[in-house]
Amino acid sequence: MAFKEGLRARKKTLWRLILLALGLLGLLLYGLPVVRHLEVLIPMGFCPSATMSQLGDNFTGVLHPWARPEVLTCTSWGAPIIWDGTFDPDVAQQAAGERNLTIGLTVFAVGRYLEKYLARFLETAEQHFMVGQRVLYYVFTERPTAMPRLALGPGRRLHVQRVVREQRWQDVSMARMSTLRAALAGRLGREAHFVLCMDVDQHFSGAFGPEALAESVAQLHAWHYHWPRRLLPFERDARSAAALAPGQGDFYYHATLGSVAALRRLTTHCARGLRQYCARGLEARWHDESHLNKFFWLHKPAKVLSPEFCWSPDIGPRAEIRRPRLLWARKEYALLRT
Ligand SMILES: CC(=O)N[C@H]1[C@@H](OP(=O)(O)OP(=O)(O)OC[C@H]2O[C@@H](n3ccc(=O)[nH]c3=O)[C@H](O)[C@@H]2O)O[C@H](CO)[C@H](O)[C@@H]1O
Ligand SMILES: [Mn+2]
Repeated sequence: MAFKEGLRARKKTLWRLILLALGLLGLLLYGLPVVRHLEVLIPMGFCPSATMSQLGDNFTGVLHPWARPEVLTCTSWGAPIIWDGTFDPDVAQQAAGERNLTIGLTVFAVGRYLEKYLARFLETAEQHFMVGQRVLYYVFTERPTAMPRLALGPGRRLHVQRVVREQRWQDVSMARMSTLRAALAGRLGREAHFVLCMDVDQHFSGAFGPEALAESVAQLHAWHYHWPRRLLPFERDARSAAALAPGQGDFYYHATLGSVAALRRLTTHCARGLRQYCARGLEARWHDESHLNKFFWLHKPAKVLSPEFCWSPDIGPRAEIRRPRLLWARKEYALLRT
């Protein structure tokens, strides 16, 4: 009798724990800030020491992944995940300087995004982005005459290219892939060696240097880097070119940079996927971002940037986010999106 009662009590506790876990998970998914902080308790995995000792690339030289034992510093295919403290910015600066590189930074400022974000994005880029290197800003807008005035440092140039304004914000976002593809096949591709493709609704807050560069690089999404793989918001509709089946997908990314050749491959792949999908009247869950994630599942990036390279202050401070380099602006969709 006592045995049976004990069993029942244990079952009850087990159910309570399951319900509690489900409840927490639900709250987490719906973005309750307090619960969000608990996600740091979900382990990111660890980098095997055999891999650690081999991490590095042309820009960072040898990396020091053991300097950040609390986070994941490499991928399963042996690419480094760059965190503050794992690289020497001076080594990267020197390696890039020796190659006499031109680094392109593309950004779209269409509609109200221009007045709202562009000036701060560019002003802070002048302070923090690739300081000491040759930089080519490439701004795409439908109103070149409304460009903010900006005094550029030596070796830094700005090119403005006119684009047609798409009606819906989703279309503006998605059109970026084919516009970038054309630009990479033209002047941007001829003049730059590496190109970074960024959203405009953010600003630089710390030194963002050549340590970020590599043949193909993916940026970890600040909101999802602790989540278990199967909960990541990939496109799951099998009809989509961006679809990832259960069990597929390594990390959830939201931005990219790389060599001109690598970005031409990426933008061609994504633009084709977006076109096919739109032709059928369907849209991927997170638009161009879904296609980007599919591309990186198929073609693994050579380097991954930790969320320190692009952080959302809405998440709040975190010990593992030591020095954020780029900060998302607060979303003001009602004001900006049509
Ligand atoms: C940081 C991040 O996760 N970014 C992704 C997320 O962006 P967001 O949800 O942050 O979307 P968003 O409104 O910032 O749009 C993406 C970008 O397109 C440009 N834009 C967009 C609309 C417009 O009317 N005018 C304009 O200039 C602008 O550069 C903007 O930053 O989702 C988008 C699609 O769902 C894209 O995949 C973004 O890469
Ligand atoms: Mn954005």
